[in-house]
Amino acid sequence: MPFSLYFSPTPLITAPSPLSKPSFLVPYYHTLHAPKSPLCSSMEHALTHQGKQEAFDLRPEDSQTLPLGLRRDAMPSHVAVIMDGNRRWARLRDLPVRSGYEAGVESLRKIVEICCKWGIKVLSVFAFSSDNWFRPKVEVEFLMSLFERGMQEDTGIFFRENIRISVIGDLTKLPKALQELMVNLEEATKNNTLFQLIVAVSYSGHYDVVQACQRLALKAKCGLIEPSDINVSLMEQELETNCTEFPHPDLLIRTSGEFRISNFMLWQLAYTELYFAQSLWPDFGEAEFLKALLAFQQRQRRYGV
Ligand SMILES: CC(C)=CCC/C(C)=C/CC/C(C)=C/COP(=O)(O)OP(=O)(O)O
Repeated sequence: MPFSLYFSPTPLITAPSPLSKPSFLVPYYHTLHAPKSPLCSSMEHALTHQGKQEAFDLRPEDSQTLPLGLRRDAMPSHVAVIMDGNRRWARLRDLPVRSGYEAGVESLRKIVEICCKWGIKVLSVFAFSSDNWFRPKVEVEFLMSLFERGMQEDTGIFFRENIRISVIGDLTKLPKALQELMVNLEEATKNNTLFQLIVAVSYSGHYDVVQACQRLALKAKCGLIEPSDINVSLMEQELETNCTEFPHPDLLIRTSGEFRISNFMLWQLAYTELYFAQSLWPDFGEAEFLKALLAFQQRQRRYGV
């Protein structure tokens, strides 16, 4: 499997916190968010010295060639995905639930590889919702371990393929080691430019809008803005998707035949084209993705005009 790459990030803390909030907000900011952990610069060092293993199969000629019928000039910049149906996939095969999630990770890897080949700039995936905390403890723990493993195993790929990783959501609820791994990975890959993978963990659209409002209220309280200054642009600066140049998904795909958006990126999806696939997420491969993109390219986007 080309993506398999083991990397054990032993944190060697050498740089100051990458927390980039204005200093005037720091006392308040810490009441809203866990402090970001320091950048592990040893990670960057280790990554630049492990270039021998195979990355995924991304050849220069692939990035020039698109499947028949798919137009480069109409490619969505940002695709969002609700990766639904992992447990059903496992149950249908009499497998334990964890096998469904593991198969889901493989599917995600394939889709990331395709995005890089076909020139999609950003992929956002709903990996764990705020409501998923209410799932059985053993399942939640398994998912946390899967995030940890996935991020560690693929760290080298992200570097070699110039992939930026961003994580959005209420990370304060995650195990400390996972928080640190995520923040370090975000920091270490922040200058990568080919493609950005946004992983939504402990995330919901409600959470995102509420945390943005809290930040704006804080700024108003500090006298930095007037309540009447608040507009769409100021809101968007505070949403967690401020981590990307393309905050509004052009296309949302939900797998498994459900027709809901389930509290994912509520603000950001305002003008997004929706596509619902019957396949369960672990079965969603290149052919299905192509179908979704071709359907997207048939749509006329009017933005209410
Ligand atoms: C490293 C990384 C980002 C990993 C992502 C792993 C992954 C595929 C997570 C999906 C989690 C999830 C709660 C999916 C919803 O479908 P469900 O499993 O609840 O399916 P069901 O609708 O059949 O119950």
